[in-house]
Amino acid sequence: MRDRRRRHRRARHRRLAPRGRAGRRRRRAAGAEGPVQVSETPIETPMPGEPQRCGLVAIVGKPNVGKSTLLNALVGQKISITSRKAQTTRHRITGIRTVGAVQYVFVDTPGFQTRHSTALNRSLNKAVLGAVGDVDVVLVVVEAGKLAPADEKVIQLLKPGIPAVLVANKLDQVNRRAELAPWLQDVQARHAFAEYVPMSAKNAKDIERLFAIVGKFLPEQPWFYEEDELTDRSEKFLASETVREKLFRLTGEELPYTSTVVIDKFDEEPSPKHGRFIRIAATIIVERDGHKAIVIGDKGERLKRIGTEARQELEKLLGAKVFIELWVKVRTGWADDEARVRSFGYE
Ligand SMILES: Nc1nc2c(ncn2[C@@H]2O[C@H](COP(=O)(O)OP(=O)(O)OP(=O)(O)O)[C@@H](O)[C@H]2O)c(=O)[nH]1
Repeated sequence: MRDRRRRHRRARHRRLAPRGRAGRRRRRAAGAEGPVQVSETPIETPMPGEPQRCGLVAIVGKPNVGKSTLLNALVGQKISITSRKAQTTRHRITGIRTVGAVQYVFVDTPGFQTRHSTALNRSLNKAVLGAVGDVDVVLVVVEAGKLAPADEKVIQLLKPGIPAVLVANKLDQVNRRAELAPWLQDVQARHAFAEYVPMSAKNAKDIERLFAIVGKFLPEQPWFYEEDELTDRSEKFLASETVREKLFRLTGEELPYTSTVVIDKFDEEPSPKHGRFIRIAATIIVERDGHKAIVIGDKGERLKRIGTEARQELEKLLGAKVFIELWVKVRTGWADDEARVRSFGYE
């Protein structure tokens, strides 16, 4: 036990500049941002003598099938933003969960784009391709009872030799359960997945079952992360994701997905009163003047609400007093401009 703790302490020191194969895989999968521990979740202790297992799990699927909802349920904490609007996930995000002796390192991916070839969409697709080629198991998320051409395109990306599990999500929305069996048989006839799991990302029992299924595919090796770490994304990244989620939630269908958030300032200041005090300045980038008006809302009401909701959520997430200043800027055609896409943080 003491040995394991010592190893973990060493791992903690390595976290900022991990070396070796594990570190390389981790960096490739996660992007090069600083680590963060965002909250405490109850962790099951491993059985004595049980060897540690650990591996990367990619979550892929066309937009809006519930990938981010699934990741958040698996990690037990909101790491990836979710909304009713398709294409809200722009980055590969790792969520980490240690259950018993098994550590799952989840890689979330953007919805694979098949329709438009903008610089933004090319960057999103590159992230998907990178994710499926370098993991221990891939979860392919589709909506239960549906296998659209866009789903087939995602399935075509799978690499031979890497096991893939079909997650038929949103089972709760299937009215006629009897029709699901023939659908599953049809899918089985067409695609050789290692497992077929009809489930709902919103059902805790299904999530538990998925852990057991996925765990079988992870190799015996020491954990990559501390047992209570949930993500290795930086707090700055979580701040931009939180503002972006509030932006999409509060603007609904009015705002196109080519709107983004750039964090201009993320400063932690000493505060005897609050412990941690974080000052954030963020810019919401939109394509047109009309979109800017939508974001700002009547007398600035909407922008104020986006800021308030983001602040409240970040205060809980970061365990700090947070002050947020929001700006809105128009940058026409940014999603078509490779340099701009890169400057806003996409690879
Ligand atoms: N009824 C039901 N709704 C779900 C389930 N899983 C996800 N959803 C909903 O489906 C919508 C899309 O979920 P997301 O998790 O944002 O989907 P995504 O695949 O990450 O979407 P992109 O970011 O566009 O790729 C949200 O409104 C979720 O609440 C489920 O099991 N049942």
